[in-house]
Amino acid sequence: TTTLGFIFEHGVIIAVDSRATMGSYISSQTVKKVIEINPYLLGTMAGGAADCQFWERNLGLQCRLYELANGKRITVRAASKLLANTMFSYRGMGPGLYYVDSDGQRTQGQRFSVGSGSLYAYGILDQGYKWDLPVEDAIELGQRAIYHATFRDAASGGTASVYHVTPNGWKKVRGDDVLDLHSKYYPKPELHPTNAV
Ligand SMILES: C#CCCCC(=O)N[C@@H](Cc1ccccc1)C(=O)N[C@@H](CC(C)C)B(O)O
Repeated sequence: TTTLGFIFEHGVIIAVDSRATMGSYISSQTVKKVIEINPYLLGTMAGGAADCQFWERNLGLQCRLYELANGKRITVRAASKLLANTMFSYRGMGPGLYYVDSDGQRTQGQRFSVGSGSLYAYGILDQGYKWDLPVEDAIELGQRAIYHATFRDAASGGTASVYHVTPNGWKKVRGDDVLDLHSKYYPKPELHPTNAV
């Protein structure tokens, strides 16, 4: 898996691939690794498929209960704390932009990438990131980072999906098969001078 998120002047970009593997077997190319918790909250998934899906759906339930109990939407910070508390309670067993790990460690940050392909995604993300990127360029950066990770990491692939989150909520802005992106992003083999005609 390769997932990423970064915060910039015009909001937050979230991008993921859609491949599930069992060893070298590709068990799915159509996994939704972004969970749409509510119109303003997204979570991404990497690691055990069942655990990710179960605990992020559980988080969605907790967020809905918060809204019913308090009559207002939960903040990203508070939602991340709910997930961190859940993870922490199992510690030692698995815009705000927060990274929550399976020990209940919670980190607020500007850019994260998680999953087996994250090292490749960081290469593109760190090289291309600027706080004041125009929205189109930021979307392109998210898509390109996922594409390159799916090219190098056998456990990432399928569809590269990109979401843009603003104070008015999230919007899915890209969903392309990474094979189509290959012809867009993979450097064209330069004609070697000796065989250029
Ligand atoms: C479909 C199906 C079966 C999925 C099995 C399954 O959880 N695969 C895992 C890899 C893994 C993890 C721990 C134990 C074994 C196998 C997987 O593909 N994780 C991807 C994200 C999830 C949300 C799809 B990614 O992190 O690579």
